[in-house]
Amino acid sequence: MLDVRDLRVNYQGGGRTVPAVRGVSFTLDRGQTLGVAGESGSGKSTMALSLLRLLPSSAQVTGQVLFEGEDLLTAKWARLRAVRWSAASVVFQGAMSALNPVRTIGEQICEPILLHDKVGQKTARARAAELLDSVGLPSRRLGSYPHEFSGGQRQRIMIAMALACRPDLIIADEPTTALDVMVQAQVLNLLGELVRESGIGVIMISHDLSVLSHMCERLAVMYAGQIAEIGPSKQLITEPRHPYTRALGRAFPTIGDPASRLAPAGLPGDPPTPSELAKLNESRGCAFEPRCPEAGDACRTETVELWPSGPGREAACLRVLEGSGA
Ligand SMILES: Nc1ncnc2c1ncn2[C@@H]1O[C@H](COP(=O)(O)OP(=O)(O)OP(=O)(O)O)[C@@H](O)[C@H]1O
Repeated sequence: MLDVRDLRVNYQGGGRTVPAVRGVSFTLDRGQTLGVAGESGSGKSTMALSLLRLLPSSAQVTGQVLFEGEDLLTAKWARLRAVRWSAASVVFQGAMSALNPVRTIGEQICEPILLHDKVGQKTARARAAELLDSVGLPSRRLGSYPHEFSGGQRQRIMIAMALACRPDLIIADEPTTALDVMVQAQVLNLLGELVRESGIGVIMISHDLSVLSHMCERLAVMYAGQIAEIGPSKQLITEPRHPYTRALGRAFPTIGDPASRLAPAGLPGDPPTPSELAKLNESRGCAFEPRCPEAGDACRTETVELWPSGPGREAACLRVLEGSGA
């Protein structure tokens, strides 16, 4: 369904260029769930939002995003608008800012249905009531405004909106970050159920590896705008091949402290700053080398790519390549 090839995103501004995504490729089949993990600033949101060209105009996107064979990066705006909502939709982080505060949620859920499914008000309203019910909220609340709901309820409404036009793909960017732990679990279980029932493909971004491994069959770990490792979630958690995935797996989040959510245990230093990212684009060697406990001389000079590291999995690490005997 989705074939992303050599995706690159540069933010331009203030006389400098920040390469936030530096050559990402992956595929996603219908009904598959892919989790994207990585520390803050690794390029997860930029990568995900670029798929539907939802980034600000300061972002320059290159590569190919083939959705059912059609490149969304070069598609006409009218075509892209048709794809958004009806074929692929997004659940953003922070539902309060994504929902319009002065319109009822009924109006907001109906909008994409009216626009894309070309049905009348009555049918759209009935579908909106059904959707609200499917996310565990009573349909009589269609006339309420966003501020009349709790954070968890608003996130459920966002999920209902994303499902409104029965898309083939949902991109969920930290769908539960702002919520407390209990509500997070409820919303994630709900999303998991809906996805299993409908066979929708999902790309889910999170700081939280345990959430991703629970929700997603496959996992991509990003570092400095690239995929460091990708493969079946369970295997990446139990037998990580890339030293960065290993460090992430040892990270223990402090509940309620978002900053601690992905502080990789035992790693010196910090992920690259925006200006360091720009330098990385011009240098050879592995981006993770300065922090890597296993790095050798070759890691500073050799070009690193994703190499097969087992059935259905790949890692961008020279050590893994050496270990495979290739
Ligand atoms: N609108 C923007 N303009 C300029 N630079 C940006 C913009 N948005 C993000 N960046 C930069 O791009 C890089 C990747 O950011 P991005 O938000 O995609 O990472 P992330 O992994 O999703 O982080 P987080 O988990 O904090 O959301 C960072 O260096 C960030 O500072």
